[in-house]
Amino acid sequence: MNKPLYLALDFPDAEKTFDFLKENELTNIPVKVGMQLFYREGPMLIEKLKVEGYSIFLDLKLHDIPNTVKESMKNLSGLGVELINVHAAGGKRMMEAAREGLEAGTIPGQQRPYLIGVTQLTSTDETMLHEELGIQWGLNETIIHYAKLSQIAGADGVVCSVHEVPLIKEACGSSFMTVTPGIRFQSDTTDDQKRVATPGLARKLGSDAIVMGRSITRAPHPKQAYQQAIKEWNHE
Ligand SMILES: O=c1ccn([C@@H]2O[C@H](COP(=O)(O)O)[C@@H](O)[C@H]2O)c(=O)[nH]1
Repeated sequence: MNKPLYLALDFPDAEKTFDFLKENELTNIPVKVGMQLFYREGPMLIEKLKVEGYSIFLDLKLHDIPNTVKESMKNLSGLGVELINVHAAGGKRMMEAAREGLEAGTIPGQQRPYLIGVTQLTSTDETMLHEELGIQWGLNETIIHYAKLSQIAGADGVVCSVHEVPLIKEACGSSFMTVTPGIRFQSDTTDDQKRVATPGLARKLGSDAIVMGRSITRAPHPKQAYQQAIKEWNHE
């Protein structure tokens, strides 16, 4: 089976989102709903996407005290999304609570959403890590630490950049999922992303899923860009 490419639906509202998907005939594909769209449209949008056959990565990156995360995950779990995430920086107990909430909220007979810990955002580089976040470890060391912590806490995988995938697989095992945003075509601008890679490199380095937004949604021909990404990711 092909590994998923989650198309990041970073649009202002549901109308613009569905217009884009329909105009470009992007049906029954994996999509990622993030804060921008979810905060505007809420759970109804998830229901609507599911009815239309999309599988969903709900990218809300929860980060709060354990009890709040647990109770929030109970509510989100019932939405029936495929993946959901938290910031690993929230700590072991918070991630354990996230998993407990997901298990408690899963509707009997439905698959529990996979829990994914965000190691370090792909917009973070080594300088920012040291100078702004005050973390003195190297970037790779920090990311491996957060990946191991996520695994110990019961997460099913992590968000990281493509470049850290081999290290995480070595540290956490090949079945621990790596979900990688920061994906760009060779000729693209990187925008606010710092740790970027092409879909082809993601495949070579063993990512389990990639996330792609602006390189497709802002392309002159989004459908062609999507097909090109799928080709590089799965078949090149
Ligand atoms: O570390 C992270 C975690 C999440 N994201 C999200 O992925 C997409 C990427 O969009 P592009 O337009 O392809 O840059 C976006 O929704 C982010 O919120 C990430 O980029 N990095």
